[in-house]
Amino acid sequence: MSVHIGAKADDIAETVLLPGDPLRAKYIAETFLENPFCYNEVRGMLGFTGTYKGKKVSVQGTGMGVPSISIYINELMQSYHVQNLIRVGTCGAIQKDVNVRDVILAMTSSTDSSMNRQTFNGIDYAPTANWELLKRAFDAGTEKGLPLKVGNVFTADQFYNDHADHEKWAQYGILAIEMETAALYTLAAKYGCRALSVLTVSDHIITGEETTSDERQTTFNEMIEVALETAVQSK
Ligand SMILES: O=P(O)(O)O[C@H]1O[C@H](CO)[C@@H](O)[C@H]1O
Ligand SMILES: O=c1cc[nH]c(=O)[nH]1
Repeated sequence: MSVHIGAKADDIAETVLLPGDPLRAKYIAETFLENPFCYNEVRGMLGFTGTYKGKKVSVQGTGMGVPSISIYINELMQSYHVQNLIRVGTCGAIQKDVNVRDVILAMTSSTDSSMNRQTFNGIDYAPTANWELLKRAFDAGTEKGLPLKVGNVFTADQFYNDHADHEKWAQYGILAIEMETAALYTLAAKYGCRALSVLTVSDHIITGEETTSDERQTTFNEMIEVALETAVQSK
């Protein structure tokens, strides 16, 4: 057990999917995993373990934002010795050629979070995806015929931010905004494990277009299948 995860040491797999929403964790476990069991209910941040195509896989809700996901990653690494962390999240697009329902593989993440400035004494650090996971996810998505986008996302500290300069971020190649990937990649580097964010575009910040709840379900399924196919091939 750790402070925020009430699981026994062997309850959690070496590969963990990480949705922000704990109810998405429940949905993934009940829809995609065989023989799932719930190992965590602390603070309602549900965690489940089951098998996918015979491989033990866990799925753990992280909550929203850098501080929340950082708690779960630190505890997964310190108390449960996880090897592969695969975020399955949503994001808001800011590029004209990135559309709602697209699936993004985050190669790297820029951020306005102060976490890395504190960690590296004000020096900028480039949080980066694990290449093997990125390659496997790209191959899995391409096989499914998905319109995958691969590139730089932005991990924002604020969901509602009147001062965000989305035009500038788009000019510099940022594909979409979300709230956790920079912390995921930085902490994965610290602990020497592999990490990848697979993101579904749930809305377009510039055009205001949104997915319906039915569309979200379908596109979430595509993202989850990409993540699970990546998980089964992981070491
Ligand atoms: O859908 P999830 O994984 O929660 O991800 C996105 O959605 C939340 C904001 O609504 C933030 O956590 C953001 O990163
Ligand atoms: O963080 C997020 C997630 C989805 N859409 C957004 O605009 N921001």
